[in-house]
Amino acid sequence: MVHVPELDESERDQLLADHPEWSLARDGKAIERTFQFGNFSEAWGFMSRVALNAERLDHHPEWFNVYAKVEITLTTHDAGAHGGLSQRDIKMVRAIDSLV
Ligand SMILES: C[C@H](O)[C@H](O)[C@H]1CNC2=NC(N)=NC(=O)C2=N1
Repeated sequence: MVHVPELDESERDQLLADHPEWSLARDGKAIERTFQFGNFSEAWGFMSRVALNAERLDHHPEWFNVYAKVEITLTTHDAGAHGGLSQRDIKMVRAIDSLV
């Protein structure tokens, strides 16, 4: 397991400024966003596109879906002592936001 550098405070602030729909979770070790679609089919289509990006970037979401709602949490297991935010999360946030 290769250790991944954790974002510093200014990089974290920049990430939130660039993606205001996302908010920090887990004491700043993760970032999350809720997506609301019109129906389950739209939500599942979105999840399929996220899944393809997750494989491409080798960075996978923790997520929760109920009908048209999708909640996504991103963190890097190999960053920090017990997980944290890294450049991998920034790339994935960008990829996800480009889908909606
Ligand atoms: C072995 C594999 O590359 C790693 O376990 C990857 C896979 N997907 C991942 N996804 C996320 N969200 N965080 C990780 O640290 C992570 N690590």
